Amino acid sequence: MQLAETSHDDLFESLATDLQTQGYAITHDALPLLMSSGLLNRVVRLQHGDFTAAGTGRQQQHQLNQFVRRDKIRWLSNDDPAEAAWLDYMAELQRYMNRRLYLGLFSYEGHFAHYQPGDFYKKHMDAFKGQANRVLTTVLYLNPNWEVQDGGELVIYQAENHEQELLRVSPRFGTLVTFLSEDYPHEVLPAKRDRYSIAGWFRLNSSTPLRADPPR
Ligand SMILES: O=C(O)CCC(=O)C(=O)O
Ligand SMILES: [Fe+2]
Repeated sequence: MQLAETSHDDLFESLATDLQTQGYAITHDALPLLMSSGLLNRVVRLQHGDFTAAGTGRQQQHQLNQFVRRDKIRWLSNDDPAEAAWLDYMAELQRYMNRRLYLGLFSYEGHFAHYQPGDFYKKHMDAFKGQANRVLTTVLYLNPNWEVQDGGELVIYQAENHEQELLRVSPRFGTLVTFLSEDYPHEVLPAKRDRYSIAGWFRLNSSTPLRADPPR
């Protein structure tokens, strides 16, 4: 549909410009309402048992993880229509960024995250320079009527000085955060309410003839 494509393009273009000039982008009311409300309906209908404790590394122990992050996650799949719509949207964004910024993005992986009151994710990087294949982080928030006093901000630190705070983002419904995964340490502060989001990453292709690139 011509109209929808045009409006996506406006958003994608402003994301590309922000990423190019400052390495991150914060967009409010980022999605067509139909898509964001579909995702909200989906995530609130999922049961607690549909989520699993998030890991911080492939072989790390649950106990250790608990000090770092407390969220529960559920990977997205094309089996659900709302999730499929988001995955399609991310595929479009990937094509756009590759055309516009030559990022060479190869795939996208994403999960719902549920932080219960008090849950956090300590300061971390999503990828490390040199070894990383996660290049672009995206976080979409799904919390209607979020108030400042509910907490749960995403704190992003400066790329040049990892001790210095750059900005804080409230996880308000429809806000989309994107940043270069190798450049920005960040953390999730505890919230007073249940906090829902979709965290996702665009990756480069790291396949070799001996090792197929797994999706996550
Ligand atoms: O939910 C957020 O604000 C960020 C989550 C995050 O940093 C992650 O999942 O790696
Ligand atoms: Fe992260």
